[in-house]
Amino acid sequence: MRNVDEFTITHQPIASIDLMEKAARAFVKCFLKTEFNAHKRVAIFCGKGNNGGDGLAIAHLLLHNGYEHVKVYIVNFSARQSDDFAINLQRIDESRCKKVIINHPSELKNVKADLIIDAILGSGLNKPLAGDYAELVKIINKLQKRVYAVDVPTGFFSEGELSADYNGIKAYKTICFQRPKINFFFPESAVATEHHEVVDIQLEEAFIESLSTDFYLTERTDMVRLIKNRKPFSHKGTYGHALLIAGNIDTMGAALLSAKACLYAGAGLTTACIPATGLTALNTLLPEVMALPRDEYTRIENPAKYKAIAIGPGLGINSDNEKLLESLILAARPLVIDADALNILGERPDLLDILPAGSILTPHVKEFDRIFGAHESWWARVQTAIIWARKKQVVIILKNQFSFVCVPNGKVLINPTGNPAMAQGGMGDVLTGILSALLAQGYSATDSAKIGCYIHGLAGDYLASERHVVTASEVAERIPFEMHLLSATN
Ligand SMILES: NC(=O)C1=CN([C@@H]2O[C@H](COP(=O)(O)OP(=O)(O)OC[C@H]3O[C@@H](n4cnc5c(N)ncnc54)[C@H](O)[C@@H]3O)[C@@H](O)[C@H]2O)[C@@H](O)CC1
Ligand SMILES: Nc1ncnc2c1ncn2[C@@H]1O[C@H](COP(=O)(O)OP(=O)(O)O)[C@@H](O)[C@H]1O
Repeated sequence: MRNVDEFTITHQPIASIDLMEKAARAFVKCFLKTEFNAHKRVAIFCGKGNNGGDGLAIAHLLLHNGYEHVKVYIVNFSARQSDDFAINLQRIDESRCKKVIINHPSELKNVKADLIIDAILGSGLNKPLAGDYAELVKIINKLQKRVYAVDVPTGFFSEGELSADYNGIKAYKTICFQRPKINFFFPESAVATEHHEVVDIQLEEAFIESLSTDFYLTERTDMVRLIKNRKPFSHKGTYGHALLIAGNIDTMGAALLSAKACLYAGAGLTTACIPATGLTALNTLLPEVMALPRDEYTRIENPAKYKAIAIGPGLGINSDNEKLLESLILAARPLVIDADALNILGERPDLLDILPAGSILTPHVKEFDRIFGAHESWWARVQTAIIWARKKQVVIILKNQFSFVCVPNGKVLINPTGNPAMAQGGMGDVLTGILSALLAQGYSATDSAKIGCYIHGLAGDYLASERHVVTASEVAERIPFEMHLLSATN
């Protein structure tokens, strides 16, 4: 981002101090959407770099917007200060804003504030917090006030491995500039910020896009570009035949959910390979789906007749299922591998080694660690997934609130849709069904994963806008509506 700042300042007719002002305006606009009670007392902690400079500009703007009690605390732990911080400090000195200088954490007493704005250190953080900074942050956290962080919570690294013992600011919300920080998408960030919102400060977009990165945020515009309309004169054969090998006596629901999602996401034909005990349920609930009773099979006859094959949801782990998975892998057919099929892979590294290229693996964190070994952090997991996706030319979807889609060319596509109302059993089975339907319709493994994760989360977001929890069945049923809305615009 610093390079982008410099580029913007050099190539746009804008001085760095004006860019800071823009950032402060964008912050305040976002802040005022939820904090509109101007009687609240606001304490703004400012370091002496540009993050602190933003804090000072924000103080100015809040006073201008009618906030009556704004006090800035200048964190004076370093002799160095940025030029723009100095300019904004002078403006504060010439204004009616109250100012306190803190030379040592022990000087911070009697903070009377309803809200805190953290502008101590931002993206310039270059080492973990220690000494006076760590002490001050501890005191601020103990105040237990609602904290809004400017760009990044003080002490939080925007990129790279996050330490398990975070000692930075614990923010309620971070309002960050132009792009989210990659680490906001990892569960470990929850301790640093409950929410984050990105505000546009009109940095050079073309330049940002030209910077090389391995991380890409999937966007709605990608969906509009990728999702194809149903063609005139098309028929069930046009949209492919998907086979789902799933379900067991006690987990037949997983097979039904996958099959339902496959149907609703548009496969031309769907066959569920399930134990015979599930046939009545399947025929009753999903009469459109064909059945292949699994009891007598340890291999699939003619796998080439299916355009997509998924294996795993509610499958159960036994030697027959292991043989079935092995035979499909040996047949070198790209597969969607989920749940118990992933657990079998965890026991059979020899099969992992010969995974068919073009397959999609959909592990949640525990399945991932069973296959690839225990990891200390999500950052480390993503690094492992990048290596394996490239090595085996497969797609690995590391599932979570923000799923990381690691694709064969080494890139990581971060999925922004989805929400905690979706945290309920069966949700992954639905994703597997969607992925199978997309592969059956001819989308590549990468596009299927990208589209599948996005519409799965989008359906969940639509449903969660009016309720506390959403069920996997409802997500499946919502999929065709989301696909219609996205494809109608292309
Ligand atoms: N495009 C952008 O991202 C923009 C960024 N701006 C602001 O500029 C900030 C970055 O400013 P700076 O680069 O001045 O950096 P910071 O203000 O984050 O940090 C300044 C100083 O802190 C020191 N420091 C780093 N880690 C430390 C530690 N653990 N203990 C003690 N000192 C430490 C650094 O050596 C540096 O001198 C952003 O976070 C944002 O708030 C905005 O003003 C304008 C646009
Ligand atoms: N908090 C959340 N926010 C967004 N998506 C979620 C959340 N919790 C779960 N999901 C999604 O639900 C799915 C859960 O998958 P998984 O754990 O395999 O479920 P199951 O095995 O019960 O079917 C994943 O796609 C995941 O991204």
